[in-house]
Amino acid sequence: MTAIEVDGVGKSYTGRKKRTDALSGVRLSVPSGGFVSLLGPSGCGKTTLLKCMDGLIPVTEGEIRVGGAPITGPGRDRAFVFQDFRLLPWRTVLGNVTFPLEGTVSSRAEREEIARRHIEMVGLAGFERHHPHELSGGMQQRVGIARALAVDPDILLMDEPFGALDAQTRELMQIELLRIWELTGKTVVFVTHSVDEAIFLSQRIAVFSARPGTVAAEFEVPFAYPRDEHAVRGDSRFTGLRHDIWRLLKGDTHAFSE
Ligand SMILES: Nc1ncnc2c1ncn2[C@@H]1O[C@H](COP(=O)(O)OP(=O)(O)OP(=O)(O)O)[C@@H](O)[C@H]1O
Repeated sequence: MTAIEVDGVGKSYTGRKKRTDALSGVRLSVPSGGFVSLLGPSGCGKTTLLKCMDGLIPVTEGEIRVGGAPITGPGRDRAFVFQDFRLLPWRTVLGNVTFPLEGTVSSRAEREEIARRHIEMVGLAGFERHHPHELSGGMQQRVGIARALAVDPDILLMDEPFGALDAQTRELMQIELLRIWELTGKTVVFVTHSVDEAIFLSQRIAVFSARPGTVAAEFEVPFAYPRDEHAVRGDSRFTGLRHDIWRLLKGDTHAFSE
């Protein structure tokens, strides 16, 4: 089943003096329970597309359908994970994860029970009473992921979620994310600048051309899950895929991390 269908989407930002065409003619299909990454040069509209999928901003052309129905705005079937975490600094870990439940779950005890379950799922049991400033970047992003999962969305929209983390933490978080994805069966759309990260995590990679962004090519990743990082990186198919993606990107940009 298809979770998200991006059908001929264009998006322009119109300012008082300037118009920016961010996306043009984007077609993309994300299967239910799938893990698809979006790769492309800086400014090609990856974040714009993710925001359109979330319904935070409207498309200018075409249509995005979720579960077959056109998107009209944000919905509880989708949750966004930000690069800069966006936690509420005055709230504890528990308070941050219960926050999105406040509009829908009236019982405080029930909200806390749901939040605790997700805090445990992301490996932060015991840190419920900590505030964000007492946590490392990786731990803060675990809270961001727990907060997104707490509303039980079908789809996680992740915008360079590990971009602000150091290399070692980033690798740990990639492994954690795959574990959580396999456990929960969520559909994930993942924006990244890293070719290696996209290959390690995804089933499929959509590579975008420069602005106005459109899908230049899609690559299937041949590795079965659960994935072992060393085995994947040491596989000749990894090197071949990496080479093919880089070759496509080099025409557009040198802004990708190795
Ligand atoms: N609110 C906005 N108003 C006007 N222009 C915008 C707005 N948001 C994004 N843009 C422009 O749209 C284009 C696409 O931006 P977007 O952030 O979606 O790209 P991106 O591929 O996610 O970039 P990066 O990889 O650097 O994060 C850019 O030229 C950007 O300047």
